[in-house]
Amino acid sequence: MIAAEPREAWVASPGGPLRGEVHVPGDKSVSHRAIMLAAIADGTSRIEGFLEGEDTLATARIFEKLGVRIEVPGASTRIVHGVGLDGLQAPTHPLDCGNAGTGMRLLAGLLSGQRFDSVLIGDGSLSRRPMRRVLDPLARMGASIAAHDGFPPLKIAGGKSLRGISYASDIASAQVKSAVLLAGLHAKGDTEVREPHPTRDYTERMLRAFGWPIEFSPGVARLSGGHRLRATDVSVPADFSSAAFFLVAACVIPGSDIVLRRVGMNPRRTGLLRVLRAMGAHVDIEAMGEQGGEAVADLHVRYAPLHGIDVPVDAVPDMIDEFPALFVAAACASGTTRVRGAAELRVKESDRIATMASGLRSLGIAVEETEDGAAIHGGPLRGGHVASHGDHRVAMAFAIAGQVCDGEVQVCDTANVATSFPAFDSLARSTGFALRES
Ligand SMILES: O=C(O)C1=C[C@@H](OP(=O)(O)O)[C@@H](O)[C@H](O)C1
Ligand SMILES: C=C(OP(=O)(O)O)C(=O)O
Repeated sequence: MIAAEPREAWVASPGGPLRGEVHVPGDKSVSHRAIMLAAIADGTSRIEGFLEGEDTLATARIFEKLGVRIEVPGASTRIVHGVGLDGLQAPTHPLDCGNAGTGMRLLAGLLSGQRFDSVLIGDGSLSRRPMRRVLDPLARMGASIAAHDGFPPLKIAGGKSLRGISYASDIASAQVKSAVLLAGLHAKGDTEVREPHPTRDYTERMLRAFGWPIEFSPGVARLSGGHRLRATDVSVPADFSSAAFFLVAACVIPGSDIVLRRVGMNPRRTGLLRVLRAMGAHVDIEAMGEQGGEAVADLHVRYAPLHGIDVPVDAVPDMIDEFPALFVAAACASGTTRVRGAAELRVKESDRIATMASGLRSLGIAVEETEDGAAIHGGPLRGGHVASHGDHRVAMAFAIAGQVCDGEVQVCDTANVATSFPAFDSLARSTGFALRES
């Protein structure tokens, strides 16, 4: 395993233009799910392109604690010796999900139908994230999970017989949908999830790849209990959400011209591309293809002046992790960019509306916050200090802002970048960012 380098603070200074080819690491959502399904499948699965980030390493460690043997033949590769649907062993200690909302919420579903008790814990940030959204539907299925006022730790009582439900979620959340579907594997009868807006469908697609019968279309998924998962090999595409930082950086740093190679293009992930193009970005989608059942493409990005827009509300779930980067694009655009319908940003690793608004204000940008979004008035950026509040995506977004400021930007509290993108800073430097540790 690759240990995360401690990176506590950065100094970003005027840099670029960005040039060359960029290969970003594997998709975080797909990596979590690949470990989980391979662990409870019959047989041995090989995962290529696994994200060596702290979030997904935490998930892999949890399955080791549940008795699953996972070999690491090389970086980004895992060989998972599945134990079958009922083969997990009772853990002797609490299971630490680290910083990962995805890990904790999906595991809540997966573990609620086991015969043993388990406890899910997380770091300070994860301990402040709301879990009622998964606890409520899981309780309706017969699960017994205790939490403090809806927050972690989650104490899951084993030995419950779950029953399938038809659940209409009022939040567009792939984590909620996936928790219910994963509980549905151990439930009697049919489990159905309906969403107010379609979200990423990796759980559904991967269940099918592992041989579990499932019906799904955008916004609805249905399966029944009583089947088994068959081991299969998984090739994880590059993470669009990691590519997004280079995408935005090349759009806003004059003279930039880069190619992002073989990026995952699942349409439930690429809302930012749609929005940046509407803002005037110059992005060509080249060599569209497929990797491990997912669409992938090369993104050729050239600098172009951007203008503000009203971000369509229906694009929000398709770019939910890209708002920190979008806020920086909006700061660099002429005019005003308005974001609405994005209240979910307030319950991520940080309150991303508040952290981005206050960071941009300290760089001289006018931002008005609303409950579910913001109006960002583009303008010249000046150097200054920003706090990422331990949020990986906020830290990377301000590394971009620093490239186009008139002075240095100090970004504090950057260690959490290792949760999703461990080598971000060295890759960024190799394409032309001016970014150093402080
Ligand atoms: O299912 C997933 O892998 C994820 C779903 C999204 O969260 P929500 O389900 O809370 O929208 C996203 O923000 C997160 O980074 C990954
Ligand atoms: C919100 C995120 O992840 P998670 O919910 O898994 O912590 C993210 O990576 O931006």
